[in-house]
Amino acid sequence: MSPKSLDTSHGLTVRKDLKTHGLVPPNVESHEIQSLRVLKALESKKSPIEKYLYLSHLRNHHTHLFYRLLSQNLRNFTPLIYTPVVGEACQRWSEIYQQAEGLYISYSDRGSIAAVLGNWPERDVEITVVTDGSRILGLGDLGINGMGIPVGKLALYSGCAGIDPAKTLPLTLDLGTNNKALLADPLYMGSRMNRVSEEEEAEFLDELMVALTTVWPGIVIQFEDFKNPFPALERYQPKYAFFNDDIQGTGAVILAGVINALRKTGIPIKDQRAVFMGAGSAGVGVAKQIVEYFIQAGQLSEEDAKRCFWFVDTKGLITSNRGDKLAAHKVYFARHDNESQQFKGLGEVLDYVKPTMLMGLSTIYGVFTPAILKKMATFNSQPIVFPLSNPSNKSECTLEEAMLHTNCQAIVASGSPFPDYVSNGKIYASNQGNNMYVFPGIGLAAILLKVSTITSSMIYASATSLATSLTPEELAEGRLYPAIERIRDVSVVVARGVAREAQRCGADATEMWWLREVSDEELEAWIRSKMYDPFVAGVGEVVGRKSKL
Ligand SMILES: NC(=O)c1ccc[n+]([C@@H]2O[C@H](COP(=O)([O-])OP(=O)(O)OC[C@H]3O[C@@H](n4cnc5c(N)ncnc54)[C@H](O)[C@@H]3O)[C@@H](O)[C@H]2O)c1
Ligand SMILES: O=C(O)C[C@H](O)C(=O)O
Ligand SMILES: [Mg+2]
Repeated sequence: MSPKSLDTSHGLTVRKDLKTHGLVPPNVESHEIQSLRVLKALESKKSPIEKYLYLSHLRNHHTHLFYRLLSQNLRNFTPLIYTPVVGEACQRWSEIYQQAEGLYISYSDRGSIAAVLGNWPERDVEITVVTDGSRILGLGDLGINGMGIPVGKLALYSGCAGIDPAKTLPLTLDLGTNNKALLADPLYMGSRMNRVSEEEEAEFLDELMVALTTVWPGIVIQFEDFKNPFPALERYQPKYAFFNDDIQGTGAVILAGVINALRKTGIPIKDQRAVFMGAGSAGVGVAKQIVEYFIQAGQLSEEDAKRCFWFVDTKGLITSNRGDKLAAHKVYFARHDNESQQFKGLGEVLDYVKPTMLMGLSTIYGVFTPAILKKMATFNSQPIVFPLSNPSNKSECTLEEAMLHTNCQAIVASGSPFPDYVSNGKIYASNQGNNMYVFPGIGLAAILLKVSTITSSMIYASATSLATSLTPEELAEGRLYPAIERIRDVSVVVARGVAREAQRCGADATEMWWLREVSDEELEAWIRSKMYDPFVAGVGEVVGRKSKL
């Protein structure tokens, strides 16, 4: 018997139908009573990982109840089901494993990937999040332990944008791992081999993409936490409803925060100077979105927009003649103008550039030292400082440190959540620039409009839509992002913006041409009507609709 049919909210009719009468304790329970029990149980768990496991169990066994509670407790639940706790869950995935979740496909499955996909019990899949576990948050190669990421991101899709949980597929590719500790760990549940080569992985991914779209035509595919995600984005973006969240989602969500931060400082776009610590998928993705904004909103040429950026990686300032062979994705932003000065440290780069904004996507905890933060405060009355590495213990600095060392002048957004900072009775709101503000809306629009591709202009539209989604009160409080409690509404705004751009550029399905004619309000209402609502799904069960679970 499926545990899902043992829900205590089922009325007598449903219990008789499902032959669970007598198997479930007699009382038919309201959502409130069920919630009370869950919240009490959650409180009794001592460690974050115990809370994570309890919530995972709840999601798998009482799906609607989990999503009802998530929607009512977003601020408290998201750190438990996503960053930072998901980071620890991934590091310990093989040790804490309790139940099957998601689908694993191994390198040895090549040639028959479609057959493995066929084992997935749900027939109708609309969206998948895929990882190869090679760069999980800022935690490095975690092999198949990375499954926590697709599971967590898809829970956010359902919780934040009403994607039916039954139509989501968390997918982890078991292509080996170069993590020696995992290879030596008897509990590690992935293939005990080194990672396959880039060429072998590329061939495997080609088969995967064909298999996914053959088994579920039109499926939306999000790649997540790949060590080098650029080649796959280039290869699959034009052909499939595909996007990479670390490059594109991050780019969009941080651009939205930057738009609102620039509104606060009032410094014109042409005078912006941005230093990026970390030149990986996220750093380059963010800078490219901001370049687009500088071109469109600041009327800069691409060359002038690009010149507003300086990147620092492990070898120092990225310049075109540094002497090492730059990875392809770094070439675009390599500086040409200061080739004689090969700065090594972040401090030297700051002294030279005197930036208006400092972005951290380096995975290095504490690299925004008090001295670095103080420098930012001497260059600017309102320095923009975004420590974005995840989880919290990889963040370049905390909100508290940023405020403490800039005399509370910094405008801050972080990747993982930090508590609000209070000084002299004044509250400085914590801004979490997390991708969950955009990817659920992008996915929702892509599913509903059955898009053929997800264009870069659709990603850009998600950023500008998010930037405009703040209420006047939120703007007055100095926030860069909307309150997380409103995330379902925000996802609708983002989805509408993405949908409008899909319609403009012709990526939407032609048979829904009438949607192009409706007003924005009507489009939003239509989007809303298509969203999974755990309260409606739950009520259906209580009043006697046979549970499809
Ligand atoms: N919205 C968000 O909050 C968000 C979204 C995506 C990624 N991230 C975070 O951003 C971080 C980076 O992700 P990524 O995909 O770009 O990873 P990546 O591995 O592609 O890039 C990391 C970059 O940091 C650089 N780096 C590493 N050590 C350094 C050092 N000591 N000094 C200077 N540079 C150093 C590397 O050279 C590389 O360029 C991760 O922690 C990830 O969790 C946050
Ligand atoms: O913002 C997120 O969702 C996390 C991000 O994708 C990351 O890799 O850190
Ligand atoms: Mg990621």
